[in-house]
Amino acid sequence: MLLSMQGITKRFGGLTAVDNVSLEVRQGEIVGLIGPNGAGKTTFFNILTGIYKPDAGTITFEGREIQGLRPFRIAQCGIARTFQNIRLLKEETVLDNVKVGMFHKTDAGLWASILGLRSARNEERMVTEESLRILETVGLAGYEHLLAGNLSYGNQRRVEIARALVSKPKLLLLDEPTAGMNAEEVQEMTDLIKSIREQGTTVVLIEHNVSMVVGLCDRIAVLDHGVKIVDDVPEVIISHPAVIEAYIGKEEGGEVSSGAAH
Ligand SMILES: Nc1ncnc2c1ncn2[C@@H]1O[C@H](COP(=O)(O)OP(=O)(O)OP(=O)(O)O)[C@@H](O)[C@H]1O
Repeated sequence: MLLSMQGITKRFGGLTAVDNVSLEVRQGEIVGLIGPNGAGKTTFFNILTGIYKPDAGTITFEGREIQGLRPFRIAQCGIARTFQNIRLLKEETVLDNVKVGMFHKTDAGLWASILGLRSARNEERMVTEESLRILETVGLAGYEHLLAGNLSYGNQRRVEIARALVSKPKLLLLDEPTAGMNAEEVQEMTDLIKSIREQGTTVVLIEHNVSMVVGLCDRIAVLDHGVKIVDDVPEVIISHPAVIEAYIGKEEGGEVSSGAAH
């Protein structure tokens, strides 16, 4: 098991945002995390990446307990993420935005780079080369010198993913990668996530677009009011009564098969 989260709980005052949730992810899987607004999905990611400390529970990544470590330590373990709201340096180039993703990996050090030492220059060149290679894999070859803020929404998301990938993570966490995208961009993002997995990176994604996750994921976990109500293959998820209830409400029936359900 690549990742094992057991009994994760997080409270904000009187609100239990994540309530005793467990999730296991195997190497090479694409796992979806879905659920209505406020279900606790982003909080769950924030616990996994060290932004919040869980009130209870353990997180084991590659056999090592990592709960409570600081975010940069968790990144060093090989867990990278993107955010629900795109976080790019919009006045910087695409290339520089991607290079930022390598900072916790480089070790020539601040003083070396200030003094212009050769080790720092070599490292800088390696980081640039690797960033260009990753930009090519996410479909942004030739965009490296444009300002990130001038790119289309879909391409800005690709830059974010490139920034996460440049550190060669073992696990990539994507928080609503298709938010605000049209159907064509959603398809392109789906293809990109598949290619990322093919290159050996395990993926967990939060999504509201149910048809997209059903088509993409090996397994889907559904959160509702902080509780995991089911965790299974997509075919089971779309016809599961608790999922239908969480998404559509008690009165209506039918399958959860349409896109962008909230
Ligand atoms: N820092 C915080 N302080 C207080 N409450 C919080 C905090 N972060 C999240 N919450 C609350 O925890 C609950 C879960 O929020 P979270 O953002 O994890 O849900 P979500 O499933 O990601 O929702 P969405 O799909 O709308 O992004 C919500 O009720 C939210 O208001």
